[in-house]
Amino acid sequence: MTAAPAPIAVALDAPDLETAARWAAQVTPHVSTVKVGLELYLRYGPDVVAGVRGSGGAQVFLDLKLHDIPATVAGAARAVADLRPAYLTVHAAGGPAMVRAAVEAAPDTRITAVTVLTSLGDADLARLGLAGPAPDAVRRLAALAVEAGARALVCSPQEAAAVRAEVGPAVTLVTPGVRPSGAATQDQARVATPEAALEAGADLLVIGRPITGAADPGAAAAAIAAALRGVSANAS
Ligand SMILES: O=c1ccn([C@@H]2O[C@H](COP(=O)(O)O)[C@@H](O)[C@H]2O)c(=O)[nH]1
Repeated sequence: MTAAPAPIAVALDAPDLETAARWAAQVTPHVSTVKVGLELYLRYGPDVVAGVRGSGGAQVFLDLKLHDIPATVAGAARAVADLRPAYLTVHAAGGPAMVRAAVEAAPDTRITAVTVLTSLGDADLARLGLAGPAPDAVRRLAALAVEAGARALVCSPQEAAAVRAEVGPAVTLVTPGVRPSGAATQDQARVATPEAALEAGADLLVIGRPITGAADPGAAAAAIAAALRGVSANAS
């Protein structure tokens, strides 16, 4: 029997569409979702979505992190809604009116509000003049975004349990900043292992370089998916 795809969005942060499509084909037997970010979308535009969607049936997560005045964000969300991404990111810090504008412009897409980027630590927040520590800022932005209609949130696995307590069970929690035990954190500041992210209540784990940087991305995705199945089995 084939195992169900794991709740992982593989970040296809590739320099070209051929590489991204190859990674997508390698990982989609094992994961539910592939994520297109700014690098690919700015280079190739809407064509990239069909290029990575392939025939594998994975959901596409469009990580454009929209952040502008409400009318501009509404227009941008409308512009990509026809691509039918399962998720589209906006920055929660754009404010409730901006988040609501995206929600209304793309009703069939899960508008996903990024709280505090996982590359930022408490010292960064202080320098930026944002009231921290990070878990407080994340919870504040999460509550505002959900009030404005966001159905999904991006936070680090370190805040997932607190955010879940704040927003309840109906909101999808998406966590980048995931690193298998012993893997380099690279530019991520607030990290946890895949198993810890799932145990903390994350619904979808965003994982890029630990999978795409492996010699065999398909095998790396399969190994993490198997580890997550172990967590689910222990929990039930
Ligand atoms: O707060 C955020 C929001 C988005 N991301 C994106 O997730 C992936 C993470 O990739 P790794 O290689 O696993 O670090 C990347 O596409 C980011 O743009 C994030 O990291 N943090």
